[in-house]
Amino acid sequence: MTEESDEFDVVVLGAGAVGENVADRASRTGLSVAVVEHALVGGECSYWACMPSKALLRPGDARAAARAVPGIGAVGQLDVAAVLARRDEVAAHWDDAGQVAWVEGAGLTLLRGRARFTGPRALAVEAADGTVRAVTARRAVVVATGSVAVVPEVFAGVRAWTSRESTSAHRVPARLAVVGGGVVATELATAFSDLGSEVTVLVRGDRLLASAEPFAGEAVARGLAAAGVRVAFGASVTSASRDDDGVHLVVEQRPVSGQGGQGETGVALPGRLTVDEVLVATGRRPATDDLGLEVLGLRPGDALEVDDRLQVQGVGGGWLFAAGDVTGRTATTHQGKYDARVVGDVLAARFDPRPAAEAADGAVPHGLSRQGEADAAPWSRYRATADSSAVPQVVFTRPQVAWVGPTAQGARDGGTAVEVYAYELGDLAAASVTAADYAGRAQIVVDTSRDVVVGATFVGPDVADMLHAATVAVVGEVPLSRLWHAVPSYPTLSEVWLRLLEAAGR
Ligand SMILES: Cc1cc2nc3c(=O)[nH]c(=O)nc-3n(C[C@H](O)[C@H](O)[C@H](O)COP(=O)(O)OP(=O)(O)OC[C@H]3O[C@@H](n4cnc5c(N)ncnc54)[C@H](O)[C@@H]3O)c2cc1C
Ligand SMILES: NC(=O)c1ccc[n+]([C@@H]2O[C@H](COP(=O)([O-])OP(=O)(O)OC[C@H]3O[C@@H](n4cnc5c(N)ncnc54)[C@H](O)[C@@H]3O)[C@@H](O)[C@H]2O)c1
Repeated sequence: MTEESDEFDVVVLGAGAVGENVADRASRTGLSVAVVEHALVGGECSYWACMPSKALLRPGDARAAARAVPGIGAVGQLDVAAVLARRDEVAAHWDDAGQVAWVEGAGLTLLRGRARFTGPRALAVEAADGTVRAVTARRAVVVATGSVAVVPEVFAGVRAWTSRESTSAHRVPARLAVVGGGVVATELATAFSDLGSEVTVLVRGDRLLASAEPFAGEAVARGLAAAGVRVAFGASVTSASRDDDGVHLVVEQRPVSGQGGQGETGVALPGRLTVDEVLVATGRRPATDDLGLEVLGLRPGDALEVDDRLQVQGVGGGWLFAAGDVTGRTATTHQGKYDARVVGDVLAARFDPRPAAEAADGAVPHGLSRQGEADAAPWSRYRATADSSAVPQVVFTRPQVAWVGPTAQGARDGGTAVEVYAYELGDLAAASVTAADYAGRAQIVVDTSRDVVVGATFVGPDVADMLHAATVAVVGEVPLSRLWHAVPSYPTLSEVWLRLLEAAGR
């Protein structure tokens, strides 16, 4: 039963990192903005994804770094209880009071409840107590409802862990199976191995991190093997059951062509495996099942396909937008927030509620301009141009993997003629002072017709922070002849840029 009704200029569905950013940006010219959230304000990243997973990984990283430097005395075991307690703090004890205060401080209206479309620009928001509130958006609705873990049918009856249960776990299973070979699988296998679990990773394919350069997955496979993690390639779970002894998995393993280090590091499994928990890390799907999308002529469960303004395709009237994981276009917080800034600026400029004279160029907050939005071209603040050419990703495994832009093969498949230049990070002066046996690799993919870097990959300890220089080079389309004048400091790992440019003939 509808008890209340409300109208706002803009309504944002989902108060994850992306929804929060959309709402904040959209409100900058004075539009009234409501954010609807049925769980915790802050979303997946704050409580069950980026933040707690990185809190679980950091102690092992620090320990490995200390162990790699001669002269530091014995480095002990992790204090598991303390690590979990620190993780709890990083996840704000799953209490969103701090983020609610931010939302309110930003002048946004928070509506607690689950939102569903009842028509164009019309929503029903159902609160936990069953109260339903009709909410209308005068100008636009932005869907930022994120994604949920995919759990294959075979695991339906065993109370399998997803990333949520593992990042919020309060005990460490003695034996853990991890299904999948992507980012979640490799990061959480690393974390639970650090915490003392005996970890077996079951990879259906023949490589880890299939969307990265092959040498990255090979290095991570070697790192996991060195940490005592068993990685089984070509391994599929055909049945799963749980009893008092744990979870019993029947695993079929086909021979896979040995891919360099991965072929050497992979293990053969007996057909059965018993573990205390199984973590299913087999990807995510957009959270659109229960949004009432059918009333808009869209199919529930599908990703919301958007253009570079983040406007949803297939719905007329120019009022429906989407950003973040729900679009299937981005799968990281940083790229989702980039899209959030774009759509927020589009809405703030396009629907600027102030009189036209006041809203003329130069007289508007933050340089937003109605005309600027109308005339926007690629690379303007109103177009998410980087999504198709310069998406950065860091995987916090040991070694870390960081890349931006396409792989060499991806660039070639896209029709770009490229040359590839690589350098072993261990040969840098900085490597010898960083650790006794520092090992890693950097590679750039150069578009030979334009003489610019279109992709870069870094693998090694602490390479995460090296990525942004590459992202700047890719986005800026800086010619190698000009990059040559960007002098990296000595002795830092960034000196790899000098070596890569030398390899490219400078
Ligand atoms: C284990 C793990 C680790 C990760 N680590 C990283 C990392 O280190 N760095 C990184 O950049 N990315 C990381 N990611 C990816 C990152 O978490 C996501 O890209 C990001 O959370 C997406 O943000 P979002 O706002 O689109 O969605 P979400 O964070 O999922 O937010 C969506 C919100 O919408 C709400 N909602 C859904 N439906 C409704 C409805 N009908 N009504 C009201 N509210 C609704 C949900 O409750 C949720 O709060 C990780 C992901 C996982 C799984
Ligand atoms: N550091 C980060 O930025 C970070 C960390 C974690 C997650 N994420 C994001 O979250 C997203 C989801 O991560 P993910 O690892 O769940 O997905 P993913 O798509 O990266 O990997 C899924 C893995 O599961 C395998 N798989 C798929 N279906 C399977 C099945 N039925 N049986 C066995 N294996 C199967 C795939 O082959 C792949 O190896 C990623 O796209 C990533 O961008 C980011």
